[in-house]
Amino acid sequence: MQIEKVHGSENHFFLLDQTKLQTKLSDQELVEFTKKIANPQTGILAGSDGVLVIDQATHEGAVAQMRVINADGSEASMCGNGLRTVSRYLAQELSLDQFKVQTLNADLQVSKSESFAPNVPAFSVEISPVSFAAEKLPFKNLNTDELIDQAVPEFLPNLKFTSLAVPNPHLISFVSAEELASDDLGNLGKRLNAKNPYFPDGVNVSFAQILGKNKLFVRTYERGVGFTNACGTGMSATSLAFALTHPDQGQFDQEITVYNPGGMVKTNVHKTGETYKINLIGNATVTHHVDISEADLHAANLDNVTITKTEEETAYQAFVTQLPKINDISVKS
Ligand SMILES: N[C@@H](CCC[C@H](N)C(=O)O)C(=O)O
Repeated sequence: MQIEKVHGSENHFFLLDQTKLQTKLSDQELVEFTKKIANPQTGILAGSDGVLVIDQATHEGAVAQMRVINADGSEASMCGNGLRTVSRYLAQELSLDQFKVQTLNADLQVSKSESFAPNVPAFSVEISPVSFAAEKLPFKNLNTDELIDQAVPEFLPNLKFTSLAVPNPHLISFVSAEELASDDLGNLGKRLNAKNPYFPDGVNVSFAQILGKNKLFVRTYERGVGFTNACGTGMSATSLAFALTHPDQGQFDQEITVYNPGGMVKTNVHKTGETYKINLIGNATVTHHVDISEADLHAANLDNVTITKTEEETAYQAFVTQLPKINDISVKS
């Protein structure tokens, strides 16, 4: 059995296709396997932010199903960077360039995009459904049903916050470069992902620096993970918050360039009536193939794996080198 080590903007995952197994891993086995392989101490290849699990679709119209197990074993409803890598895997397996993937809350349209650079393949994925409703995040005890560009002194003084589900939960603030690099993001992210009165299920927290018209830098502290090089749903949610709260600089139906500690993606935010939809376009890179027996997968035993490196990370790094240097805060190699 072969699994892949993949990344979107250096947001690393292991990708496991359950349909290739004689016996699928149970949910408990998936949690144990993820906690082991994703942990930089007990895992391989410096760990990852989680495991992407491919399985048969149960919805008509979707070609497969993607589940997202965070590094701490919790399950997320969506992962934007992960969905691009899953899309690439499925595109190759099924010889398709566009199709739908079933995720926990929605069947999402994905398609192959023009490569970002030689040997840097890219995919476009739909990010939806979007909701600002407190009960969908969920958040509570903030005396409001929606949080859009509002001061919340309980979180941090002098900053304004926007919160939306896409459908995983995000909290966003537009900040200065100094604030983005300060300890505030990590401290707030830790606080809101421990037992707290506001976000009972935790929340992905992003600080964004506005670089110009349709241009952002986004840094994210992820639920179930901690600091990450990039969060696809976070950059998508931030792009929508940008267009809503800074309409002079962030535009609907225009390409938004989002730099992050691991590279760059492009987003496009759309509004039809009261419904929002986001497209996230970025690299889908396979760095390694990992051979592991089915028995070892079930037992979360990583002692006998065989690892084969691809050439794609070299190509990705060449792509990143020519991007503008904005903030030197990448978290993992
Ligand atoms: N890195 C992901 C988001 C993964 C899920 C997140 N940690 C959560 O619990 O919601 C992305 O690229 O969107």
